[in-house]
Amino acid sequence: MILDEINKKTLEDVEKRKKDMPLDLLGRSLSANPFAPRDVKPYLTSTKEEPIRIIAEVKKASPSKGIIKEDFDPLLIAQEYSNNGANAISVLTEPHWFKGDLEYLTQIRRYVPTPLLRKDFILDKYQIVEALVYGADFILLIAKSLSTKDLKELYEYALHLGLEVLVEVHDKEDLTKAMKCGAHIIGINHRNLETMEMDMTLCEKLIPMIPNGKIIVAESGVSNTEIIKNLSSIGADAFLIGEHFMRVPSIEDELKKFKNSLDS
Ligand SMILES: O=P(O)(O)OC[C@@H](O)[C@@H](O)c1c[nH]c2ccccc12
Repeated sequence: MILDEINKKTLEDVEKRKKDMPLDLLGRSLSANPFAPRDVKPYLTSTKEEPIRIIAEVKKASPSKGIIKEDFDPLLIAQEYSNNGANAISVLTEPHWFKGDLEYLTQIRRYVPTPLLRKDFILDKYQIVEALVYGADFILLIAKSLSTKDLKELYEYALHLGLEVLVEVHDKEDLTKAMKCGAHIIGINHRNLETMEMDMTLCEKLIPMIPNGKIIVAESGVSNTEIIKNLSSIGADAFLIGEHFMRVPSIEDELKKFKNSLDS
């Protein structure tokens, strides 16, 4: 299964990086850390004035599609997102399947004011410290990849460092784990990361089970204003959109259209 494969490779890579740069050394660079994480909750919460919140993703490739964007300039893409109303930016940092890089986070953080998500397969505290050092404001934790105990531990560690967490779920069991760890920002991923299959009806099933007051992010396969309108009407606050923005001729036009989905 692909998720197991990615997780295994991710842990091997983390062990290598720990040898090159032990946690205490990595942590030491924090005292000079110019990147204080920002509270992303207000950016992602739907309001009357700004009901549709968009997390726009910087992603060169994916396991299901291969290379998505050939002429990939992460900073330019992030600037375009930021200039056209993205509420947060998701930066893929996984190098093998998604062709991401941790350095992209720092590059973008230097020049772009929008809050940043480190999008990776986070399984170890070391990666959370990296997220902070390289300039993320929040991280992704995938419920499917972690036991309830590990999810809670990593979640609390991130919060302790000042990073918010987007806890990603794909079924009821994942959601139970997310609730047990007290997650405040819940991502419902339409894509099953074990089979890569899409289920665009997942929000209809899962949102009614989520207590009020949580921030709900609809993830993957969001490609038109009809989907956004529909998911917004059933309670989604924010939309995590990658591939579609990577392929459109004008990010500016598309992002503006999506932000104004409820106007038409
Ligand atoms: O490109 P899409 O279909 O718009 O999807 C974006 C995002 O949801 C997707 O990249 C994603 C969701 N969860 C993940 C976990 C790991 C890697 C990637 C992801």
